[in-house]
Amino acid sequence: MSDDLLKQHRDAIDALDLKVLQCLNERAEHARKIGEIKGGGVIYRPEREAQVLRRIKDVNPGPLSGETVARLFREIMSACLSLEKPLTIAHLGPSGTFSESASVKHFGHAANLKPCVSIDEVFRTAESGDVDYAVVPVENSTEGAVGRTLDLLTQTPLQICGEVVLRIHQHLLRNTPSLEGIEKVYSHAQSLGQCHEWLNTHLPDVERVSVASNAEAARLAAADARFAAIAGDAAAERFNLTQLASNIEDEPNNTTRFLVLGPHDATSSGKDKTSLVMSAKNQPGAVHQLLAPLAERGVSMTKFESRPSRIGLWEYVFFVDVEGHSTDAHVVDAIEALKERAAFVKVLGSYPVAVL
Ligand SMILES: C=C(O[C@@H]1C=C(C(=O)O)C=C[C@H]1O)C(=O)O
Repeated sequence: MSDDLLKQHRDAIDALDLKVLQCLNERAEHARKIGEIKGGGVIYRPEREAQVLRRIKDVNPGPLSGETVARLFREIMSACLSLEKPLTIAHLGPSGTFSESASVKHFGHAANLKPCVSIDEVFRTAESGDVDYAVVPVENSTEGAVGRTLDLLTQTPLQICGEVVLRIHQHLLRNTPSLEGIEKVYSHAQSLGQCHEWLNTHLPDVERVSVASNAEAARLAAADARFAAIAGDAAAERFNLTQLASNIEDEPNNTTRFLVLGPHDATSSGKDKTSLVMSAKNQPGAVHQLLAPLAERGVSMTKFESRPSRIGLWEYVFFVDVEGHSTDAHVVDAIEALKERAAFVKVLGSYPVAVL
């Protein structure tokens, strides 16, 4: 390419950057005005954010991919919203956990993060109003449900207002670039479970020790060359560790789903889910009877999970996700019918299906 041609394209980029800059600030000005109209009411509108991202993906002509433009607009909205009011998000810490990555994926880099020591603490912090929203893991495609989150959901006054789906890549991390002489591998129990086969093949005789978080495992490995950790990119970067082996999760589509909790749920975005928890009366065929109203009204179930109720021995509560919003006529109808049949029903919230 000649120097002339290069200069022409760079001049074009310089001119476009000025336009992009002007558009960004005009957009931010509108967001600030919207903030004034909201007048201290609810600032964050998950349904509107989902609609903005879906539209950008739909109308995107390329060559940038839909995923890429959605990620960029995620950050633009995050910056615009912070002019209305910066948000604070509680998540399972310390910094470097997948919960932190999920929080940033959903709220963008302009949000302030508040790492908490346990899932209980995340709920407590959000319930006390110390933060605006919370992000908690709820299920992993390899390891299944996160029981503590489900238990706390049944009692909390918080509502689910969003979901985040995060691909989970696990790495073997150490502060020295060799696989020799590892005495212990630290990680969170869920992550050890996700890499079970890899560990059996590559480090069969090394003791596996579960700790409170992957970030804690990385911290221990950073402090002592006898130890390795299994954790993700964020923890590797934060503790400056070498990746001795990358993407060691047994299941290639290893994915964790997180819920966003807050003082309100979301209004309808046009493509939503509703989460419910209920218990069946203790009699034969009760679960079948309980779920029949959904099928009869054409409400699709996207998740069904049972969990001991913790009240009576061998009694269970059921976590059910359905397609649609709790204000959609057929969902309203189905919930009414469920309330007649179930011993207990709680609507945990309606929220947009994850876009990113
Ligand atoms: C600007 C608004 O406030 C926030 C920022 C948004 C944006 O930048 O597009 C969208 C929804 C809200 O979370 C709005 O409600 O429209």
